Amino acid sequence: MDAGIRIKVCGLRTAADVLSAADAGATYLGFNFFPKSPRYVNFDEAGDLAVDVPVGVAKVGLVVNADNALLDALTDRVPLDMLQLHGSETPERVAEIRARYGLPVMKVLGISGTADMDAIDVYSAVADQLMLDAKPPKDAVLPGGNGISFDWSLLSGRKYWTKPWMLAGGLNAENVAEAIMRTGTKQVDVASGVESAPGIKDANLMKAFCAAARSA
Ligand SMILES: O=C(O)c1ccccc1NCC(=O)[C@H](O)[C@H](O)COP(=O)(O)O
Repeated sequence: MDAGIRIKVCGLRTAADVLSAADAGATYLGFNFFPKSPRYVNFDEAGDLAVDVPVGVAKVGLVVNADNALLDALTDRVPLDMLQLHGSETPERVAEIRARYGLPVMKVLGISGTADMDAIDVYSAVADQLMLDAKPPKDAVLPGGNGISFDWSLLSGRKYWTKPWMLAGGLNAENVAEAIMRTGTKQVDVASGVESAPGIKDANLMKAFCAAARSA
């Protein structure tokens, strides 16, 4: 039986955001530990938010090229269900993090053309899941959360991939159903597409996004 689309809302900063996202039907909630992000939360804030996450909804910790000192502190203080690696982590580093922390790891791959697709097989060997996100523009401050899409047709002729994957990049309530239909993805991720301003989640937009994703 098809379990339906799985939705990750990324960059939650308040208890109200957490409850709204969970009520809307998100299956993963992302907490962002990249200090330059408008969606950043510190470990104490994330630890408090984690308490409000309903059972059955996964708490995902997003880090960018994090070293062991940061990950030791993070995993000590925040009860995470998954780590999202959103930097330039090598396959060896992904494997090391997975073994050291005993948590499922989702590796993010930036996609802008066919040459980027080769990384999918390489990282499938070491990660539990992949996120295929738009590659950030060269002058971008943030490696993710930029509200830009990549060419979904790059995924249309894909061969069988061995690991679950999630589509990200510029998704919103208006385009998510089309994105699901065109790519065949079973999982979608959104950050800026459900915000009224950078880092400010909007309950109505989260509701509309989840409803549109489920309608596909
Ligand atoms: O969202 C951020 O601020 C961010 C900063 C640094 C690394 C990653 C970041 N976001 C990661 C995500 O999982 C986003 O949801 C994903 O890139 C899609 O973002 P958007 O295009 O805004 O929906």
